[in-house]
Amino acid sequence: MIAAAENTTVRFGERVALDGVTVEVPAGSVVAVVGGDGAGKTTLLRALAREVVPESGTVTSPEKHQMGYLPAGPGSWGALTVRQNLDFVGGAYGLAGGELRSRRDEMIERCGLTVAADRPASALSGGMRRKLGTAMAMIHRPILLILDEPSTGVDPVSRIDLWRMVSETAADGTGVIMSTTYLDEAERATHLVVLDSARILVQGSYDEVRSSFDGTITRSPEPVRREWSWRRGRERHEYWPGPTVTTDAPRIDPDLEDIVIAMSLTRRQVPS
Ligand SMILES: Nc1ncnc2c1ncn2[C@@H]1O[C@H](COP(=O)(O)OP(=O)(O)OP(=O)(O)O)[C@@H](O)[C@H]1O
Repeated sequence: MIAAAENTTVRFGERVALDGVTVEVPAGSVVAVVGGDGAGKTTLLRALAREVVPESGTVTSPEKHQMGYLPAGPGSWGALTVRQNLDFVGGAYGLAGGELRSRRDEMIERCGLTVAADRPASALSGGMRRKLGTAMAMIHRPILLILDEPSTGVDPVSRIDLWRMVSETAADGTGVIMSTTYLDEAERATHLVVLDSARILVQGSYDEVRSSFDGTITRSPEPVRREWSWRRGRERHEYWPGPTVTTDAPRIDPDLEDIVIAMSLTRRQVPS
């Protein structure tokens, strides 16, 4: 195991940001953390990066120089160019000379920033800046890579490049944990962690998450019980937790987005 949080609770004053969360990051895997605003995703990643001290529980992660961390903020220095940002971080991790230059150029190419290599980071689009931050976090080949929303604002085509970078890094043996707001992207991860209001709603492979889900989801323009429904495209999907389904609307095979919303609704209607 490269990193783990065991029964970890983090509190900011009165607010519990993580409540008894247990997550493991094995070598060679990509763990995707999903959940709504304020669910605790950033706090979990910061705990693994040892940027916050838990109130209780155990966090195990490698030494700082063996970790790469893209934080929730910009993740790069606005006044430095793409090349200078990578040189600076690579240098701080002990890369130098030809090794630093070739690794820096490789990262620029892999994240599709060749045309922007001499632009200051402050002049990049939001998506380009996330890609630069991701490249900076992995330049020194860390054994644990922690990425806080690397793909937010990245266009759909570049997201594929970014995902390739991340999965190739995992294939080389790095343990990767990343948060994402794109559930279609999270479906590709080795392991999914769904957070809701500081707690784990469900975790496992996408297949495990799907098979642990019971109940029925239907689709129609007008749901029977609006409070159990959500918009998907032009229709609404509606969740039926029990055996009774009082509609003739067609049933659907739920994807991760449906499962996460249905489980969050259940938790809000039936507080544990
Ligand atoms: N430094 C802090 N001080 C006080 N409260 C905090 C701090 N950091 C996080 N919180 C609170 O802890 C909870 C979890 O926040 P966190 O940033 O981990 O959620 P998140 O899932 O990453 O959300 P988002 O996607 O909106 O960034 C929130 O209620 C947040 O307001």
